[in-house]
Amino acid sequence: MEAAATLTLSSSPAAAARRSLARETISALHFCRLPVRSPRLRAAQSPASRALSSGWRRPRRGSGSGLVVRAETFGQLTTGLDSAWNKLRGVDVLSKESIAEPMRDIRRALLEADVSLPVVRRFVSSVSEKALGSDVIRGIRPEQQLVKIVHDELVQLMGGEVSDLVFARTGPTVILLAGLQGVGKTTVCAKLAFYLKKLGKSCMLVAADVYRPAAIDQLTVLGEQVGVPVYSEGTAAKPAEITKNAVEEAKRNNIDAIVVDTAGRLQIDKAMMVELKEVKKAVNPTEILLVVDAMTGQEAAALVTTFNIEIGISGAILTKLDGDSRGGAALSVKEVSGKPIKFVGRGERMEDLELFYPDRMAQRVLGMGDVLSFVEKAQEVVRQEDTMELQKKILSAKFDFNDFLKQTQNVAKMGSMSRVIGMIPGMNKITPAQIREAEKKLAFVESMINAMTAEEREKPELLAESRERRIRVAEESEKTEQEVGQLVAQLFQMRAQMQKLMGMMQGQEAIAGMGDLVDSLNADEKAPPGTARRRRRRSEPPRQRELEAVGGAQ
Ligand SMILES: Nc1nc2c(ncn2[C@@H]2O[C@H](COP(=O)(O)OP(=O)(O)OP(=O)(O)O)[C@@H](O)[C@H]2O)c(=O)[nH]1
Repeated sequence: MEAAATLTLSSSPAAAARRSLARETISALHFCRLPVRSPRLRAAQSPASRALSSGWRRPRRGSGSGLVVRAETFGQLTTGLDSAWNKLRGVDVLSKESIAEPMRDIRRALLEADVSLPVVRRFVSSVSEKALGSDVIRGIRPEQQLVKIVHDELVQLMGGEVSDLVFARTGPTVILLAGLQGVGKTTVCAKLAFYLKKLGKSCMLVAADVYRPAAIDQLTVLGEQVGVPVYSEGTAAKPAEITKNAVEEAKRNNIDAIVVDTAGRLQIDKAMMVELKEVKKAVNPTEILLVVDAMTGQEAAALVTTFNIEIGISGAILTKLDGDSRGGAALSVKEVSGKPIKFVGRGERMEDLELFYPDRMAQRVLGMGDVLSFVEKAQEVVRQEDTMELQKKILSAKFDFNDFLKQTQNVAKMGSMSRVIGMIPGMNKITPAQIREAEKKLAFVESMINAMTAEEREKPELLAESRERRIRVAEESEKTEQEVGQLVAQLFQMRAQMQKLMGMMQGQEAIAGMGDLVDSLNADEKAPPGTARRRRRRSEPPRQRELEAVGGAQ
């Protein structure tokens, strides 16, 4: 059963975002000519995929759609775990003997990911215990059983539930940020303000790093960028005093939350701790969050422990997860320090701070990707009205080059091409070279579209009908007439495919998710020579036939 990969058609924003995401990825991939593979094929290959998409796993609330994707991070850890499942192939039951080698692989994979030794020991012992105590379940292979156990243990290891921000019942919520130099504290201040604004809360940033005038300037610039006020008293006042005054200012202006940026030091020193304690005493913050760099691995977990013992913190923010290929910090912080990771930073842009979901992270570690986070991103960048407008255009076969440009821009807003592609079902085998190739192809296509007049973009028929126009676009974009012709033909093919997909979406209450979208896209590409063309001739308007004459359908 592929229940986990089912998208339900509804009018909710999430469903609209999913549909729009499907269209965007499909159009971008179509133009890039990237090999799209069905997630169902993958599911047939990987025990991890099978275990989590077999229906045996009941997706919990907020735990994601369960679509199978290989994310770009934690490659080595994921591969290490994969080798553990592979050792169980051909084994009938989980026994002390049969799990010995897989458990060694799991242990090695975690240690190589820089998870601290005591955590690894506890984890391996707990997984072994559960594996040996688990019943034989008909239809579930031992390797799938082990994946499920490891998944659940990973979720527990990282705290189980998402740990959201706590807000003050009365008065402004005070969020105090601490951390060593360069971990991304100042950037996190602005990202948090951006996050709070999205929640509909008014926010103010407080410059309490009095040792580096440049830090105050940086915060001021970031505050302007996010559109929130920055409270500063320069470098002469003491951080505790500044913060206390900032709270008063926030009260006067009915501001919901303030985020306090404190000084970072190269290592933990006494003065830093004393200063933080003074701020804590002065304003009794609602949240004290330690910002740590994911790339420092288990050291990050040790830092959280030390700060918690010294100051008493409420949680951690893990930055630079996008640059961390090991995953040790994410896996160790909660278990080592007892404090949850509340947010993760996954890039330098303001929108790259996300709540930390242990179950989504566990899926990433297991190579399952994180479609839900991706859908949320899509929701943020794709306006609901645009989605409806686009839907109308697709249904009436009016999808044009302007829509195409808008969609590629939307995909770009979600992050780098590699990140976007890493989260698309079935795209896990795409190499960096192919991604670079795809980026080049998009730039290639965009240059032709940019050379079109507004009218041509809106009515591609004009280009189909006029050789002169195609030659002009070719000359202006420094491409050949044949390339322009192919692009126009592709747009008409896309119109037909999108109409077909939208028809599927509208005609059924629930459709198989990306799998079916991708399959249906591939169906035309993989059809034996001649058959796809014949099908089109029967079902598509005469315009399509004209276009095939323009520059070749493929
Ligand atoms: N890739 C990536 N870069 C990040 C992330 N968070 C912060 N950065 C970058 O890290 C660098 C340091 O960030 P800052 O915010 O200045 O660090 P800080 O902790 O305030 O530094 P001090 O003020 O010196 O203590 C900047 O270039 C940020 O853009 C992240 O999640 N991912």
